[in-house]
Amino acid sequence: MPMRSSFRLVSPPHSSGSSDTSSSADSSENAKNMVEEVRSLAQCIDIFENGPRPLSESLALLNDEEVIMLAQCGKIAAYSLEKVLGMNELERAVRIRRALISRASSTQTLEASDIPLADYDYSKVLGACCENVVGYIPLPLGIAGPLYIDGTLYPIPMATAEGTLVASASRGCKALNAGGGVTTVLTQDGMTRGPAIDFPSIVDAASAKIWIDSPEGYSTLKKAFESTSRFAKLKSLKTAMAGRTLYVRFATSTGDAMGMNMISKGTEKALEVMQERYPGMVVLALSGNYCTDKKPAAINWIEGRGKSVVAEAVIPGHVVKSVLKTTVPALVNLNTKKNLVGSAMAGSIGGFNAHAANILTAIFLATGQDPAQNVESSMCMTLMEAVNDGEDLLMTVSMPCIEVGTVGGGTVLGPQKAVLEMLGIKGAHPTSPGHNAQTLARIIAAAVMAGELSLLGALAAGHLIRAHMQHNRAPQTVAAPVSEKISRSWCAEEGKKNKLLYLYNVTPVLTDV
Ligand SMILES: CC(C)(COP(=O)([O-])OP(=O)([O-])OC[C@H]1O[C@@H](n2cnc3c(N)ncnc32)[C@H](O)[C@@H]1OP(=O)([O-])[O-])[C@@H](O)C(=O)NCCC(=O)NCCSC(=O)C[C@@](C)(O)CC(=O)[O-]
Ligand SMILES: NC(=O)C1=CN([C@@H]2O[C@H](COP(=O)(O)OP(=O)(O)OC[C@H]3O[C@@H](n4cnc5c(N)ncnc54)[C@H](OP(=O)(O)O)[C@@H]3O)[C@@H](O)[C@H]2O)C=CC1
Repeated sequence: MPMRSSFRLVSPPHSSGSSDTSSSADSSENAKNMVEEVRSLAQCIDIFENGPRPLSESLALLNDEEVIMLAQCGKIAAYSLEKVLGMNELERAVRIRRALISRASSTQTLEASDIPLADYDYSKVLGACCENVVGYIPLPLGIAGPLYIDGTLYPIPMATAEGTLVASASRGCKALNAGGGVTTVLTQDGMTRGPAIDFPSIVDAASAKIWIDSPEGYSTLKKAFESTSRFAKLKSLKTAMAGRTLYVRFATSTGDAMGMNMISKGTEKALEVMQERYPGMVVLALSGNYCTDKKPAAINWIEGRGKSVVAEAVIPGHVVKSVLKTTVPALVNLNTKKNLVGSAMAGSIGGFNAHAANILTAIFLATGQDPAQNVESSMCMTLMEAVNDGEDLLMTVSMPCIEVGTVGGGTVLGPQKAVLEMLGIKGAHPTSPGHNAQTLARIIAAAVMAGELSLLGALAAGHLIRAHMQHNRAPQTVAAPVSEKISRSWCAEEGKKNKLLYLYNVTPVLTDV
């Protein structure tokens, strides 16, 4: 059957109130169109429901408007368009979904919006990254540095909409490189999941706790946990009771994956095995917030989560002066009073830094990490001290919870995978599972150090807002004046008082009064 020509949707009957002959001709024309449309709708439904061929082939016979009509009358769920249209029609599914959402909403249309639709590989999204897709959101990607980290020169990829950030990190890289670059140590690698388990009584809960803490309990749960993955290796179990509720914090290495799906799968299996021994237990939730995922928590700051990294560098005093436009004593004093005392006065947990989250989140977005995990991943303590007879600056950043992966999650998306490839850490490490993800964590800690150094320098020198006015508020981005019509009428009114009006003191508006 040939592709149908363009197709008008079933439109509601026109309730024309006028009585003249032209309107009666219109209404008979409309009636004729409606009959035609209803017949076509019936035909489309017949193709859809009884086509002699696979559904995707039947739908290939229909044009977009006909598929939209089928969806509008409930024959196709908008979220399942990719499934019914087939893997070769993914962009078409997104296009049709945009139309459906536009026509069903009274707000702006999606069909002709600036949200990009084309030139995107939706096959990497399906079943992995996002549902009910209507396009994608591009972000500027800047490169700071490069930065010497453990003897290797890395470009620092930052996806951000905060002007100044890349410039600032670049300046920090320049200062760090001048002192020989950054050294990092990785002290722990363990993703965590902490289910909540109810027991009939505290006696039962305590008995389970003692068993889990015993060698027998640990090995039993470890065996079950590790049976679910080639890479998950259980490293520790930490238990805590709150009344008759027991919390168990599983910690595991996860190869090059960030590991949340992996650890959740392993934990579920371990709890199944535990249930056989304690039939009275009730697993309230796989996540009992004892993990702690995507929420601020002291347990992460103290115990670590994901990769725990400390970075160190020495910046010569003359570089502090020439590049950061301040002095070593000023930086050391400011870091103490701001990042330590200031944060302590604010009751911070893990926020003993200036803007670790800025740098970390920009790199997370560029490399396909889970951006919500910036909450705990950005926990950081920045320390500075004067060394070499007070001449030079020794700086460290300590980040116990950098949760990153180079396989899985958003790392499967083309652009993000390409950024990891630029860093030489795309996908799974060929010989040492986990090495790529650990390298990414080291790069992030070193880049955070660069950002800390530059921002503190700017704050010490009183350059912060000057920098943001220059890089963060370019004239073309200033809020546009009200529309021409209003401004002209406003000017016409106001113009009687004087000849020259400044609208938002950006553009002189000459009136003709
Ligand atoms: C903006 C600068 C770098 C100027 O710093 P400067 O020293 O005046 O700049 P410069 O022209 O002397 O350049 C020095 C170096 O900066 C870099 N640089 C300089 N310009 C660029 C550029 N356009 N693109 C890329 N890199 C640039 C570049 O490395 C350059 O070296 P060069 O290549 O010339 O040899 C400095 O003033 C600065 O770093 N300011 C701090 C800005 C910042 O870090 N903002 C963070 C966001 S604020 C915030 O969100 C956090 C906050 C403040 O709320 C957290 C808190 O509570 O503390
Ligand atoms: N489930 C949850 O509660 C949460 C999920 N997430 C989401 O989870 C996703 C990340 O889950 P994650 O488990 O990291 O990734 P995936 O769910 O993608 O699992 C990683 C997969 O890659 C395989 N793999 C192949 N090579 C390696 C290697 N070298 N190292 C590690 N794994 C390898 C693993 O094998 P194998 O099958 O043998 O393990 C596994 O199948 C993100 O999208 C994140 O947003 C985030 C927070 C919570």
